[in-house]
Formats: sequence, C-alpha cells, structure tokens
Amino acid sequence: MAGRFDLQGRHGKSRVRVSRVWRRPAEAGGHLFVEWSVAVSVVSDCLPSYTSDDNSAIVATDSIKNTVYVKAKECTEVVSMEEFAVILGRHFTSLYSQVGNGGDGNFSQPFMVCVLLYKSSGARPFMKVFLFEQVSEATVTIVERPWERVAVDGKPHSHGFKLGSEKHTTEVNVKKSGSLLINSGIQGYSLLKTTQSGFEGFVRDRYTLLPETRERIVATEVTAWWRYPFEHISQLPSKPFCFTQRYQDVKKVLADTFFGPPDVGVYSPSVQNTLYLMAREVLTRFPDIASVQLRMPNLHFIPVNLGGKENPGLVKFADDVYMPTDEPHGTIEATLSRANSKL
Ligand SMILES: O=c1[nH]c(=O)c2[nH]c(=O)[nH]c2[nH]1
Repeated sequence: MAGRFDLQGRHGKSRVRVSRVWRRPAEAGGHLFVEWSVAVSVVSDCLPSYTSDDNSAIVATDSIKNTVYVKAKECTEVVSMEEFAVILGRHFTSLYSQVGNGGDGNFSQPFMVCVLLYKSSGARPFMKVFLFEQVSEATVTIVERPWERVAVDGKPHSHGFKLGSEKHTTEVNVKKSGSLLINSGIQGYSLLKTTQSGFEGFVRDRYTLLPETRERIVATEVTAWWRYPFEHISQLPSKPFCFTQRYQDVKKVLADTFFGPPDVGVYSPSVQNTLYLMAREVLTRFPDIASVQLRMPNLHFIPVNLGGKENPGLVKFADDVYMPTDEPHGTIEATLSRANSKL
C-alpha cells in the first residue's frame, strides 16, 4: 500500500545584514546606529512547490530579503529590534490577504484575485487570475552587532562607535490571527569572578576526583532568553515601553546578581544557585517578563600543580596560577517562569 505523508514546510532568508542610521543632531544625543542580522521564516500555503514544479505560490526568498531593506528604510522613527521584527512579521502575515479582503486576514485557503487588464491599444480588456499565497505565520529572528557609542575625553561622541562583546537577540513569531510571541535575549555575555565561589557537598562516587572547595574562579558565558507577556498584536505596549532599555536593564540585573556588591561580592555555592538567583531577580524586577531561560556553561580555571611522583609538590598551587579551559565545560541551564504563566 502506498504510504500517506504529512508535509509541512517553511522557507525564508537568513543572515540578511542590514544597518540603519538615525541622524539626530548632537544636541539630541547624536546619531543612532544599529547593525542587524535578520532571519525571516514563513509558513505558507505553497506545498505544491515541494511536490511538483508549481512555484506560483512562493514568495521568493529574494523578495523577503528586499523587504527587510524596504522596511528598515520606512522606519524613519527609531525602532527597537523587537519592534522591527514585529513590523516584518505583520507585513508577511497580512500582505497577501490585504489584496483580497481589505486586510482582516480571514482566509483559510489560498485565494484568487481576478484583475481586468486593459491594453493601451484600446483592444478588449482581458481577465487574468492570480493565485496568492497565504502566509499563515512568520518568525523573525534578529541578532544585533553590539556597536556602542564611544566617549572621547569622557564625553559621548555624536557619531563614533566601537564594537562591544555580548549581543542582543530577539525572536518574534506573528500569526495571521494577530497572535504574537516575543522572546529577547543575550548571547555571549562573559562573566568571571576570581573568588567568592565554591562547590561542596556533591555526590561522590567511585569516579569522583574533584576536591571540594570554597575558593575557586567561576567563569561563564551567559546565554539568556526571556519572554514578554504580549500575546496579541493588540497587547503591544505603546511608546514609553522600550525593548532596548529592557535589554540593558536585564543585562545589568544579571551581572549585578552574579557579582554581588563591589567591595565584598557574594558567595556562590554552585553555578546552579547563582543562575537561579539571577533568573529570580529578573522576574522580581520586571513584571513585563513572563519567563527567563539561562544557559551558563561552567568554564573551568584549573589550579596548576606541577610535580608528580618524582617531585611531589615541586610548585604548590596557592589560588594564584590557573590553566584556563573552555573544553570540556559544565553545562548548566534552567528556565524560571511565573507560577501562573502559560508557557
Ligand atoms: O557549580 C558547579 N556545578 C556543578 O554541577 C559542577 N560540577 C563540577 O564538576 N563542578 C561544578 N560546579
């Protein structure tokens, strides 16, 4: 018996690199500059293109790329990358229905539009039928290159930037119905402290060699994702809420909790506990964040002990010289959500 198959597909364009400058006068804070790597992926009714040579319902990924540049141009007011991702998501999920139904987007099938075309020669008009694709869903992912304004002689420069390290990311999913998911995050946020960290009381089995300690270096490269509670386009906050500012706030709360007060720090009994406290602080401080996921590899700094059988204790380690490693590393991650939130 011939098999029956269920086909699902999506297509889009990845790594569309776009920069946008908003040229404000120096008195208003100077130029704003962003560099984004955008990926757009749409779910659409173009299954015949997979199963046959019929491409008539495909929005070309080249057009998707061009749309990113056009929409960036149209953003004459400063936008955050979350807002830009929503603009793109709405564009792709509404564009093809607007032609036929005035924009309320309630088609469940691909639809046809009949257009009467008139020839300039005055010949009889003829009718052409277009089949428009239904984009039911769009996912837009953006990673920002961290250009930061420089300061010269302690004064913020009006149009000079240097590259920083950690990156702001976002992933936005928009459905034709208007339903929405906005996740934002941080990638490559490297944090280290030279003391106030230990690891004791863990399981000892016959392969355990790791000594217990209350004194070690702890280092990690945080990847964070958090979810905003806006579940429909209509719930999007109006202006004063700024996703970019919230990103800066979350970054600060994560670091402040990791390090503790500047003079004394805070003791970390495990990466697990520090991760939890960081996530909890984010949810406590920001009611507009519904859940937060943290991934914190434990990047080991191994105490160097020279010696061996012949020369035991040739050079004794005294919390001073370490061998930095990034492979292998511990992998520690958790998600913290509000108890009443639906994930
Ligand atoms: O903070 C830590 N958590 C662990 O789970 C772990 N495992 C390990 O070997 N060292 C550490 N450190």
